[in-house]
Amino acid sequence: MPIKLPPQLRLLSSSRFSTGASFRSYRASTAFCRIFPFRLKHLWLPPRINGQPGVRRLSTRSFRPRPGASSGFTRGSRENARASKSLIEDETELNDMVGYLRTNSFSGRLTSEDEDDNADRARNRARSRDSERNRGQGSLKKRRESEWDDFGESSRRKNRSNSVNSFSRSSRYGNGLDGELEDDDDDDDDDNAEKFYSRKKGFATKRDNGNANSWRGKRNEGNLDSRNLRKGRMNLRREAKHREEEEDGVSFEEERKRVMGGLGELLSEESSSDVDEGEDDDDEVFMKNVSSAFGLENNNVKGGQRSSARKTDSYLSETRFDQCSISPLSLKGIKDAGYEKMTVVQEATLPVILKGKDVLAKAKTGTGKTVAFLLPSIEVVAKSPPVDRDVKRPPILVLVICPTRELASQAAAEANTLLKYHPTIGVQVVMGGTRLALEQKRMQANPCQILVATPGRLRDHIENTAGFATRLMGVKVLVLDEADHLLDMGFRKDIEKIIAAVPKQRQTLLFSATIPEEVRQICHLALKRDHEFINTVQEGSEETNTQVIQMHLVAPLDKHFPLLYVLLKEHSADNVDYKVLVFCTTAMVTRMVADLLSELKLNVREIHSRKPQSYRTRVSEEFRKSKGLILVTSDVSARGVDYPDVTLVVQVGLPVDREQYIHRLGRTGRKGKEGQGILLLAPWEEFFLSTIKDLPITKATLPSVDPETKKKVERALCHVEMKNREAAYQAWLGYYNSIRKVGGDKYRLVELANEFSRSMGLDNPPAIPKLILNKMGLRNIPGLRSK
Ligand SMILES: Nc1ncnc2c1ncn2[C@@H]1O[C@H](COP(=O)(O)OP(=O)(O)OP(=O)(O)O)[C@@H](O)[C@H]1O
Repeated sequence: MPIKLPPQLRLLSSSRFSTGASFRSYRASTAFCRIFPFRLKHLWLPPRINGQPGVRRLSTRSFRPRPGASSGFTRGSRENARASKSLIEDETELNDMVGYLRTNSFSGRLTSEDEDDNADRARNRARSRDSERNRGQGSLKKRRESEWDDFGESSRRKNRSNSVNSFSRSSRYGNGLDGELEDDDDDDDDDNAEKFYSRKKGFATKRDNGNANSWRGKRNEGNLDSRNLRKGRMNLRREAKHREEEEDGVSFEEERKRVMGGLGELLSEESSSDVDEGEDDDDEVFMKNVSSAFGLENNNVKGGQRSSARKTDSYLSETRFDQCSISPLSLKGIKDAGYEKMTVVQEATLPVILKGKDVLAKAKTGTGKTVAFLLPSIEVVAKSPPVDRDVKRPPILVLVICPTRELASQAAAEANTLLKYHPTIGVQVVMGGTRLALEQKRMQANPCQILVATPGRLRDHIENTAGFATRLMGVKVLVLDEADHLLDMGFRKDIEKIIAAVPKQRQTLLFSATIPEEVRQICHLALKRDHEFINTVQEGSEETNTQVIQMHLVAPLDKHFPLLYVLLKEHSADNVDYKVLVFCTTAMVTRMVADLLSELKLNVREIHSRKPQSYRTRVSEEFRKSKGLILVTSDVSARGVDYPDVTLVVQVGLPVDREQYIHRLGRTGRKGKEGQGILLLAPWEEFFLSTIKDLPITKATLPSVDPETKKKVERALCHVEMKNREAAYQAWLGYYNSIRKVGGDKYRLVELANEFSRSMGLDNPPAIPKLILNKMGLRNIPGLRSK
């Protein structure tokens, strides 16, 4: 019988918490042709890796080359441009900030005096915000009304980043600017806008049909070892890249460091905007019930879901959990969760972690990293001597840090599942979007040994919660989930602070699906020298799941909305159980696209950081359990979120960076299931492809959009609220302004922005406040209208 969760529990309910009855039988797409009929007309897809389980069915008739269609796919050379990154965030404020950043943080370093000053101001603001929250005043409204305050808050990030500019990736996740960063605590992954730039001018793409053809030929050589082929391709690419770097006399990474050093954190803003008033009671109930409810829900669903979805088992190892030295109580919990064999990453990491070693682990998306770090952590708690009930400040033994609220909730839910038979071990979550005072009360009333937290909120507690620092001195295991993101500039200061607050003598576990070289170089910040790096992604194989088909479509901006509509219509028509994520560049663009698709009568929901936490939780839970739904989202859903059975991920416009592309794509194809990914770019965005050229992404020819459909979309655009289109325009401008390769030429940027405006049906681009234009460094650029 389905178990009905109270609303406050739904945040934590993941796929497995849904009841079997709530799932219609999932018939995984049997072939690509069922998913995209248009590809029959326009596409040719090569059979994917020969012999890969679960992908053979893709080489059906729909993948046979159509005469004359071959030019639609090029996998060969892509442009020379190099990309790099930076970040952005909060949408409304962000737009402006970018300009400010440009003029201030790029060109000059703030002095340490500036830094301290700003940091102090920010701290004071944070404190007064908290006290406002405690008094129950509406901080959301306040924040919206006080742009300058927000800007100051963001500058805290900027200053922080300036102080640690030696880390090249820092600037990637500029949480804060794009209005997306509203996960109030700086913690959010939200709309991190990365900047791509290249020292080389121009985005010319040398399409090399010869290469494409030879690649196809290789793919079709069924007898050849596909892994060797992949390796060969990768080596060639690597060599080519090195050659490019040598020619320039400066490496891509160095260039990125030079340009981006400093920008990073500033974009990560601590906002208090979406603390939901009136959620307190819900939260209380939530914490009381969390342990039992999760276990039960999970139990009910797992089996049904596992048996009904078509998937490959390649992510599973042959090792069973009971072959490892795990406590009987944990084994019972694992069994109830429906887990029998370990996933590959669990098999690889568990024995090492159980020995007490520090581990940096990399494994593909959707392959069970959460259990991989939670299970051995629980074992540490289970082996620790019990603490007297009357100890005033019982130690926190395991501290798990996650970059977003959704992820923190999800990890806590998974922990509760595993802890079903450990009645004496408790888990709690602290994260932005709920009241600090409420969490303080809860932690006092119900001390736990395992704490899951978002970084900003944890830091708040370290600084403002009496006795909390003492409790942290008990930490034996520190986990950084999405470690590369957490060690990035946007979170760096918080993480440093947190690391300083836990004992040196501890075990540290860093997990992610992407671990760029820069993170390898700075992981000593958290890890012991003798840590083990466990990489379950084989050398020479791509970082994405092989059973996910990846394509990119390149079309002028004015075609994007009609194309998106056609893609979604066709996909939903062909898949009864379709479940689609559409990623957009910023929160405001997300809102506008969601409005448009709703006008077009598609079954759509939206989620982004401009929405209050209660709404985000509700929509997230609905999407988790639904079939036949499209979720238009900003990067709040990019990392870690475990929505089951997503059939298609569409990314519209530039992803923040290569890693973000991989994580977004990773929302489909989880647990070995099949999936599709489409990246929709404008011709001038094609330079991004060079950053993912080692991934098996192919170019697709455009599906045709008939005149009637085009008109329909245009009419629907007219019905999208003017203010939402205006906000999207401004956000779009802010986002791309921050991408050096685009924003480096302001005149061109404005031309492109106005093209985007026209694509929304606004021939006359919306006017932007002078102040914001100034901040963006766009004053007096022809084509812009100011007010
Ligand atoms: N041993 C197992 N057997 C079967 N399913 C498992 C096992 N371990 C974990 N899972 C399930 O696999 C799914 C994906 O796990 P998880 O979210 O931890 O992936 P991940 O590797 O962290 O992905 P991402 O990189 O996107 O964060 C979850 O639904 C989880 O419950």
